[in-house]
Amino acid sequence: MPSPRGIVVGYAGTVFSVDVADFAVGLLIDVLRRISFAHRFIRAGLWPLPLGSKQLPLVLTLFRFPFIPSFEEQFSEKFRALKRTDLSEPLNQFLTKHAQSVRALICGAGAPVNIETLNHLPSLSCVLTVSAGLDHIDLPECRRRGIVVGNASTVYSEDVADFAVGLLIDVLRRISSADRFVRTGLWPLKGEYPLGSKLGGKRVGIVGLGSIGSEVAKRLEAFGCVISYNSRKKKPSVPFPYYSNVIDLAANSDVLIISCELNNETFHIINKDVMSALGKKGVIINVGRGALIDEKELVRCLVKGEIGGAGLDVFENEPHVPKELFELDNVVLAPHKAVLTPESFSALHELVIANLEAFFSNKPLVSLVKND
Ligand SMILES: O=C(O)C(=O)CO
Repeated sequence: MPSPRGIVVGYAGTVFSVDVADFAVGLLIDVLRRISFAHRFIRAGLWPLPLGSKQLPLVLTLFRFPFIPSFEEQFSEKFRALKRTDLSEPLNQFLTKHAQSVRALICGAGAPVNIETLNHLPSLSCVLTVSAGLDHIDLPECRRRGIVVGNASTVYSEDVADFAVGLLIDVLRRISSADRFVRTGLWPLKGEYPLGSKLGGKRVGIVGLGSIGSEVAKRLEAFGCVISYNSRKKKPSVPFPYYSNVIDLAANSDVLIISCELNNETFHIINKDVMSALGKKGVIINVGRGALIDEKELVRCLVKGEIGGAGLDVFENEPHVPKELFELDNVVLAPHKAVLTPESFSALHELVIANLEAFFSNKPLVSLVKND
């Protein structure tokens, strides 16, 4: 139609019609036949499924979770594990390729779930760690993204407490060192072996009276030790003396047992001042995390004889242990194994399955970590 000013207008006419119609039909077919969905399904590595397997929820296992055969069997009846078997493939590349649809992951101490990892897991809603400790998980970021977190709760507490007591008796009574004395043939040559020190009657200060610390207290009370403790807050139902300050606790203890969680407040909670308050005969047992102790200072104090001994299951830079400690007979070392027994493992496995079942049926996790 000519405009009042006589300007003629041209337009695209029907040149787009076919393409727009094609697109509309494409959209319709896509919606009806779920083609984009199928494409995402294949890209996420969900096809083909192993022969005969059902469409089970996919669970990413981010560290080499030591599945025992009975657990593997139970797990694979209910879930499919996505494991990174080729460790030469960078983690982020693996996650981008295979884990875009993953809603739940299992991790452990030593496999950090940090913001970078989370950025590569857009569908993630549940993090389960096989550890009691949570220092490898970015909890605020999980909270921000609405990701629920579950941990090992108390499944290890008794075993860790046994191990802490074992380390303490070993250091005080020099059991590992006596073993070396016998094995290296020194007994017939040197005769006498130095006396150890009695456990009963020792004043034991427990740093962190949570579930592990309480189990330690129960055991050491039975040995006749005198217990006191430090924790964030005084526990009204606990009969032991409370020290709000670790230096005061150390000054009133022969032994410090470290069983608190590692976080910004407890990093290097056992420092030079605590060690000098503990004194020349004082013994430190650490079954928490290496970074709870200023390790350089600990080594210095042990080498100089400024504290009496140490039993250590955890270290600041695992699996690297300061070599100076290898030479010291008043130090007992273990490779972060206080938690592990076949019994605690099977309790853990049950808990992991129960948590996954709860998560995939929209119920609260059995060992939900309070994260607010
Ligand atoms: O449970 C924990 O926190 C552990 O250290 C296990 O490795």
